[in-house]
Amino acid sequence: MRVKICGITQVQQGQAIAELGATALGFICVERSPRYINSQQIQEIIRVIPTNIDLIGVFANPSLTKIKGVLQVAQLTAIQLHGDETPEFCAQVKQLWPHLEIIKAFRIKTVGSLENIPQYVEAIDTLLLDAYDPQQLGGTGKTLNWDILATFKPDRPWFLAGGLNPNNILQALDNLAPDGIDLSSGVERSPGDKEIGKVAQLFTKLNQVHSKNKY
Ligand SMILES: O=C(O)c1ccccc1NCC(=O)[C@H](O)[C@H](O)COP(=O)(O)O
Repeated sequence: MRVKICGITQVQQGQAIAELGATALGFICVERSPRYINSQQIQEIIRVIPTNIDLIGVFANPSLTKIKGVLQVAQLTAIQLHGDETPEFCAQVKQLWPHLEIIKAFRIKTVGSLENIPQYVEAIDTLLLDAYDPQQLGGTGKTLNWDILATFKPDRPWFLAGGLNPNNILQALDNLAPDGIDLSSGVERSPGDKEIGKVAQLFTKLNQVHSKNKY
């Protein structure tokens, strides 16, 4: 299972989190987020990360020029679109950067929030399901209603996000079988400052599932 730790802002924390077992690191390219870092800062972190780790730039309603500017400096392997991007916009991004993984995030409020997803699957590689918040786009620490996802079987691999932490991760994986999990505020001291002890606790929990052959 893929494990993405999002909102990395510091070189040493990125390195430590990759060593603990994260398969993907996320970098917030959304300027109004407290976890925002610029493309030079992202590249400083990427420089010391092993090449088998996925490096995901998180954008919300970006222009193509904005994405291009970041990609010119930071060697990302994936683009996460976390705003209200249309399927057509996602397809444009995929066409321009076919070698990158395109992840489309959906903020799930009700079962109706899942209805739009089929329109996107042709244009993207991976889905990410996050909690809805009226004020913030992501990194909210809110858990989405997992019952809504009980019968969710999309045509693309998917990440479960939203309020996951070392205390609730096993319950989440008992209820659902995502292809990956994504955590941010559940493993940090304050926005953008990851708590390595909490990340270690997360992997201890995940290894318990692994030893029962469930992950
Ligand atoms: O994390 C942010 O600050 C953020 C800001 C704007 C758009 C997206 C953002 N985060 C996206 C993520 O992928 C987070 O990991 C995801 O929302 C889960 O966060 P959390 O509930 O804190 O685990």
